[in-house]
Amino acid sequence: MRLPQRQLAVLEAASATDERTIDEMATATGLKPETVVGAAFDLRDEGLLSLAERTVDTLDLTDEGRRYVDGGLPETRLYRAGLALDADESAVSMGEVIGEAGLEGPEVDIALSNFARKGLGSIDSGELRVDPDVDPDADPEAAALAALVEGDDPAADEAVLDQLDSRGLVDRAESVTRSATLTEDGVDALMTGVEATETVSELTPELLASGEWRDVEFSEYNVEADAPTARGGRKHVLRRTADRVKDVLVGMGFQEMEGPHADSDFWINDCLFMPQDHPARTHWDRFALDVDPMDRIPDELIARVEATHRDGWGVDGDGYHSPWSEEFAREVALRGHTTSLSMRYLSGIAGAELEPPQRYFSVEKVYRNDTLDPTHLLEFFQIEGWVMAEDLSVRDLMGTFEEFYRQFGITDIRFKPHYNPYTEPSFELFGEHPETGEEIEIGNSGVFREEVTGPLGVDCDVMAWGLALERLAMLTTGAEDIRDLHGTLADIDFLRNAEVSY
Ligand SMILES: N[C@@H](Cc1ccccc1)C(=O)O
Repeated sequence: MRLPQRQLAVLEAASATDERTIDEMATATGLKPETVVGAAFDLRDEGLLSLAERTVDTLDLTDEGRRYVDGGLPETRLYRAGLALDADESAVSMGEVIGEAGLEGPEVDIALSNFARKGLGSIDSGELRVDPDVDPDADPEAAALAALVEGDDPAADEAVLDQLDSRGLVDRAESVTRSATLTEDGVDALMTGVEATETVSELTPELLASGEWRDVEFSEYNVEADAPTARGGRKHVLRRTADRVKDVLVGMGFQEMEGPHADSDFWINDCLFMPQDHPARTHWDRFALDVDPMDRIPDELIARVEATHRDGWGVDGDGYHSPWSEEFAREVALRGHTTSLSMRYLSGIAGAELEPPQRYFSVEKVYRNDTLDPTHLLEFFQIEGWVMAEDLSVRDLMGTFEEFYRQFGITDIRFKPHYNPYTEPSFELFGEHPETGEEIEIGNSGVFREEVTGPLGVDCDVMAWGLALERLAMLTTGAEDIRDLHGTLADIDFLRNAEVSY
């Protein structure tokens, strides 16, 4: 019998009585493990070897995990600092607790989100309270980390290990070990004597010129051989979703809007008939900027918006009858929605043509002082849009959404009546999460009131919306936590592997 050199070497390294692993045979033959695997597969196909496969889980602490074994988990440090400041008795300012805990940089986010996830207390309006009934020494994640550092079995639930893995505190890997034993045919072959054939893995000009190619044996491609995973760069899931959104909207006849992230309250709120004492306009919710007030706002527009806030628009209108401050309107903050762009475009100052019909959109970042949780980020992307035309109805709005979401394979959106100071009627949109089955809010919409369009000089209907890009991505990728998508806690494995399903 003749076998290629490397197969013969592997055959000779195998035993009929002991299982030999690929690594053992690689050491014995001096071949690379991947070469041994390839040869072993071929020998198995010839019936000379039998191969057994075993999958083993390995679990290693990452540097971050190791740090927490010594210093404590950030959320536990936050909890203990809270206790030290009597936050079990009454709420304490978050800044103070963070300072007491000595948390810095990304650890602050990590502490806050895990504090909330584990129910160690509550965070509301910038203040923190700790739950006195929690036992900070009984944390299963901390216990598993401590066991691992000692080299012990963490003896933890699968859910705890998954959590440590998604926090990047452990490296979890599955490795496959293959081992071989000689079959009876293999033993027979060795006893009767096997000769080596020369195999050639590359067809060279010399082989061709000499005609030797006729006599040599070519090694085969082994598509099952283990190979390292090659990771090239790839576009972020969210960017791919945003690009797709733009394509879809452009396909539906929309043009793109652009404008400032930091804008005056005038464009962000006043144009939208949002009363100046609306809760969303307090310092809790907005990120105010300490910069000069915005001066380039048309005077006539300011006058019309002010009059509308005071007395309403049109003969039957009614305003808020409360003081309106031009100074406040000119203050600059990070926009909490991109409806500020819609206001700029509808007013005509952005240079857009105002004759109906018009369709505009943007996919841009907005900023809100929300509490981080699985469906909320402090910075996220809104898909803003509006259509200006004569005689629009709610049916047009619903039809637009149905068509838009259908492009992403989402055909079961639901509508619920809602209230916005600037639209009437208004409704929110919901979609069903493909993994959890939960209904999640994916957008807010309505037809702008005359109090909004009137002062801007628009005298036909305008229907408009703000949809959440991250929530759309949650529906299309199945991500269950918005923080896996972007931000300091993003899940790198998810970002590497997520497919955008359309
Ligand atoms: N600005 C709203 C979305 C919206 C835009 C335009 C009209 C109606 C609703 C939000 O952020 O939730």
